[in-house]
Amino acid sequence: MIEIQNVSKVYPNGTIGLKNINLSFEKGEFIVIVGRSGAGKSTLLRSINRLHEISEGDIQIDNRSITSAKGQQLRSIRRDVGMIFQNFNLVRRSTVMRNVLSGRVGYHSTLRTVLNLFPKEDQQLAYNALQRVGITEKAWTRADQLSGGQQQRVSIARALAQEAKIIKVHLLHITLRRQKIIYHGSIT
Ligand SMILES: Nc1ncnc2c1ncn2[C@@H]1O[C@H](COP(=O)(O)OP(=O)(O)OP(=O)(O)O)[C@@H](O)[C@H]1O
Repeated sequence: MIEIQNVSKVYPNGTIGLKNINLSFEKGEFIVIVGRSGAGKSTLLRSINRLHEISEGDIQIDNRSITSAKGQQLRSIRRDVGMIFQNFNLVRRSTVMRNVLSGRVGYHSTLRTVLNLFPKEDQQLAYNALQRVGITEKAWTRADQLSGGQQQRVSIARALAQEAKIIKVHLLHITLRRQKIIYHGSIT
């Protein structure tokens, strides 16, 4: 049984990941957590395995508090929690903008990219791509501060900014469809 009591998580940059969550899952239950991108689903899952510290509250797994567990006890609780992660091959420490631009100019191609100085035309193109996937507000956020779905949208924007050839467009459509993102407009 997993019990989540009054759990909140505030990230170091001030973003609220979870706000006063109370949930309880019985053994054998099959649970689906649904929410808009950035709602806090992964934050909740990372909290359950204590992959980060929560800011408030307590999480118990089979009546053992993972929040206060240490050493061997923590390892033993963690063994009972399996997880699968999303990975979208972004450069984690770089901004969203820089990641998208890397699709266009090649990540290490010029001194300009190292200094974060990009031609205006490329920046506009990257911005347009971010607009098409609805994530312009995160343009200057580091990739490792995004949710999984947000990272996925950045990787889609990167492919869009690359002005992908037809074969990539095909793959992109499959990705979009699988993730139920409705895409309007032509890519090429
Ligand atoms: N390391 C981090 N630092 C700062 N903010 C973060 C960090 N990780 C996630 N966030 C922010 O916390 C919020 C919740 O993110 P979370 O990853 O839990 O969302 P999610 O519901 O799993 O989204 P998705 O469906 O897009 O994967 C988002 O606003 C996200 O930008």
